[in-house]
Amino acid sequence: MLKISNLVKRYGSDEPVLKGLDLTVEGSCVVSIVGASGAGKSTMLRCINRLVEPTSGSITLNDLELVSLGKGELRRARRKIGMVFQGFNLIDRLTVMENVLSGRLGYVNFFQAVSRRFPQQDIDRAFTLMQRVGIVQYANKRADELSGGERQRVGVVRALMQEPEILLADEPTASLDPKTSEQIMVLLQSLSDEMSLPVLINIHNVSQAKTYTERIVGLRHGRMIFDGAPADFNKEALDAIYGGIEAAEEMLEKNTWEKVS
Ligand SMILES: Nc1ncnc2c1ncn2[C@@H]1O[C@H](COP(=O)(O)OP(=O)(O)OP(=O)(O)O)[C@@H](O)[C@H]1O
Repeated sequence: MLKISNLVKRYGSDEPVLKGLDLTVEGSCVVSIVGASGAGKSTMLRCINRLVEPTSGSITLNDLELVSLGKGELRRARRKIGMVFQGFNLIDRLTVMENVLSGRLGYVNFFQAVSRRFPQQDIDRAFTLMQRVGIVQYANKRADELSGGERQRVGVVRALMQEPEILLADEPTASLDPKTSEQIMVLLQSLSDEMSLPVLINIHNVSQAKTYTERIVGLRHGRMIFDGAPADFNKEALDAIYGGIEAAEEMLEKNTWEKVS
């Protein structure tokens, strides 16, 4: 279970960009985080794995307080937090298999890591997961020879190799075409189900959030102003989150792939 309590983040001496967020996510559940550009979505996600240092508040993952962890403890805790990125963050010159296995780097010793010698069970797990998401045939291809959708599947498998207790996805479909985006959203949904894995997705596409996630969290200026089921995410909620943005109404009705800024 992920439990965020009264999370505040202030960059320097500026006004806080997160102003006391509370969120609890449990079990197999895909939660989308929506909000206009600058609302604090990425900051919130990155506070969870401490890529961004929270200013105050508490974040626990299965009862482990993440905010106060020292360096070594944080490294261990991060193994349990998988992350999927908009730009995939693969190493282009390495093969798909090598990229996937890099998800195990937090688990192997220094010599195994530098020589990239992974235990057989890691290699077996890599094959199983690649098979599951439909990329096993690319195992020995260089990562930069794959399409965007295939690259994102590699990113997902790499995150799953960590045996995460939660998966964070920062705009995982923003670099993909509409059809491929939908496939990735469906994949995340089914993996969450199969693995009882909570998944948090930052997403600009409200229509996708409504279709492919079971809970929507809406941020505005660093505050959570909506937390509910997609069916309840109506025009009023949309206005509250994106108020003043002309295209807002259209976003509920059709697939819009542009960023709302
Ligand atoms: N490293 C940083 N230093 C200073 N300010 C930052 C930093 N990172 C983000 N911010 C500010 O914090 C606010 C929230 O940014 P954040 O990236 O979390 O928003 P977002 O909702 O994810 O936006 P987008 O959808 O455009 O990615 C913005 O005003 C941004 O300028």
